[in-house]
Amino acid sequence: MHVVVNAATSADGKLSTRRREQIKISGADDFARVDRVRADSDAVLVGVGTVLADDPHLTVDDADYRDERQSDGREPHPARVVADSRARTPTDARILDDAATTYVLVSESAPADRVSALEKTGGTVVTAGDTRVSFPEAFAELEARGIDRLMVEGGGEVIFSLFEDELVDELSVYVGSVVLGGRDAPTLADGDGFVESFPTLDLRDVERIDDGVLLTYDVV
Ligand SMILES: NC(=O)C1=CN([C@@H]2O[C@H](COP(=O)(O)OP(=O)(O)OC[C@H]3O[C@@H](n4cnc5c(N)ncnc54)[C@H](O)[C@@H]3O)[C@@H](O)[C@H]2O)C=CC1
Ligand SMILES: Nc1nc(O)c(N)c(N[C@@H]2O[C@H](COP(=O)(O)O)[C@@H](O)[C@H]2O)n1
Repeated sequence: MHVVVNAATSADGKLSTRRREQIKISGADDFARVDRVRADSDAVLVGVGTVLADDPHLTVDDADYRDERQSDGREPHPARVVADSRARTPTDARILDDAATTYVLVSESAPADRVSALEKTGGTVVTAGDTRVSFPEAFAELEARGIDRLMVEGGGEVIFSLFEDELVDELSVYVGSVVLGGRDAPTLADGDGFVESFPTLDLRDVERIDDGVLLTYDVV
């Protein structure tokens, strides 16, 4: 599976403010680029922290891209995936509507009543890992279901875990011209942090978009 991480940060590396509310860092041209990356993907993944904070829909906005996908024999939207160890996704979350297939990755520790509530709303539950979602295991299952190209939109906890598991192939960071600050504000890669064996990136491209900069890296 080819895994592409895409996120927008402030100039000081934050994904959002200390209140963890959704904040627009990208401008119109960058959101249009993100829509293209979604349209080119088989699935788009976020963590449940992002679902609880942003209630994202994760669908393709541009009708031409949806038509293009359908003329290639694909669904109009990529599948949506939420990493949700304890099945905390609200049943009325936008990610669970019937616009696209939604996979909910849970761990063995997820309460059975929450799992069945998510299944009743139409979510396809994939169990991988004891107390936390095991991405290597879950991704093998997604691959078996035809997901070869996965876009990851965040947040910081999930992005860190994917680097830790050495599952990231490409990283695109849009750096907006704003400072958010806050020691508790989420950053691009949170988790426990690395103290050695840091992931190494190969800078492939630098592009000015809107009033910010898009940095595109291959993971070495
Ligand atoms: N600017 C941007 O591009 C984006 C910003 N955000 C912001 O990021 C914040 C949310 O990020 P986070 O709080 O870091 O949450 P997150 O979206 O990374 O979700 C973390 C949760 O995922 C679950 N999870 C399951 N398996 C896991 C694993 N193996 N490793 C790590 N987590 C796992 C856990 O329940 C964990 O609490 C919000 O403020 C949101 O607005 C989110 C996405 C993109
Ligand atoms: N690329 C990008 N730029 C920003 O400024 C952002 N705030 C985000 N956030 C991500 O976009 C998701 C919203 O998706 P929908 O529009 O609801 O489909 C949000 O959940 C973050 O993953 N991204």
